[in-house]
Amino acid sequence: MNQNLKISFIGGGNMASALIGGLAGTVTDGGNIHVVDVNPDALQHLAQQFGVTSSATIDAAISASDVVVLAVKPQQMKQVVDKLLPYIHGQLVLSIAAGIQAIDLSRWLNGHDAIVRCMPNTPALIGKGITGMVATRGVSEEQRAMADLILCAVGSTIWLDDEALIDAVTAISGSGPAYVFYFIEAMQQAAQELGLTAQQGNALAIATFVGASHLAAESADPISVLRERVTSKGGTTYAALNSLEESGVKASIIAAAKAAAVRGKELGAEFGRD
Ligand SMILES: NC(=O)C1=CN([C@@H]2O[C@H](COP(=O)(O)OP(=O)(O)OC[C@H]3O[C@@H](n4cnc5c(N)ncnc54)[C@H](O)[C@@H]3O)[C@@H](O)[C@H]2O)C=CC1
Ligand SMILES: O=C(O)[C@@H]1CCC=N1
Repeated sequence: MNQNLKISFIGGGNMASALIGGLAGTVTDGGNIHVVDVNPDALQHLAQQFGVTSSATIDAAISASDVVVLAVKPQQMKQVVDKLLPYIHGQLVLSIAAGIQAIDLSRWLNGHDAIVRCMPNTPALIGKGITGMVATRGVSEEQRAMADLILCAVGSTIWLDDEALIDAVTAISGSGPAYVFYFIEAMQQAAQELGLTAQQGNALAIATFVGASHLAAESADPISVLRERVTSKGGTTYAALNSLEESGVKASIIAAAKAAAVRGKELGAEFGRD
């Protein structure tokens, strides 16, 4: 644990809470984490659970931080960063917001160029997140290592060279947990329509996802080979996969991910201007 690493969060909602849960007491002491949020309930919860300090408005605690994490919605980013400006000198600014580009954050911060953009995901809550990250030119090696340390506290990281690919990461792993939950919900509904109880359907659907995901992660074989091993010719899986193909499910999933990437770009254009 780096006893001295001081981290501020602007926004203490879902993702910030997940990150703070991984950081407090492991990467740094909870007392070294400061959270700014307009919602007093969010602050109270974080203070009680992790011992963070907090304030309802951006204040001098930000100046004393090594890292400032921007964890508000893209829609709020401009007004938040405007208020942040007087408190930013050399700190690393780490944004987790979808869409908002580093060039816009830098412009709002008078040319500040120590910015890391990242896209985490909600499995971070249980230490199993994955985060895509990209650094601007002004990020020092030490700051890059700090950013990696912060996101590694809640899972694994992938560094990108091209910021434009953050929209692709958002489409696959940032939004991805929702696609998985959607599929699990469909499996639960199918289980009930086939006569199983809700509890039985829940257990079967989730264990199947967990088991298949672990198998996919641990196997040296391509995913297509794992799929083929389940699929006996003329058998039950064959019937199911034929139905999925006929309904265009794979094409729909690809289209859905592309829609998320497009929305990321739109958010950047809509809320990143001036
Ligand atoms: N939820 C997710 O799965 C992921 C979210 N993100 C990004 O993380 C960011 C935050 O998302 P969530 O945590 O899901 O949202 P959230 O709504 O749970 O948290 C946002 C927090 O910001 C606070 N806030 C609003 N205006 C503020 C202001 N002016 N000053 C200080 N605090 C303010 C709100 O009270 C709220 O607690 C977004 O930009 C999103 O794109 C990134 C990856 C995954
Ligand atoms: O839906 C969103 O905009 C955010 C970004 C990735 C996951 N949630």
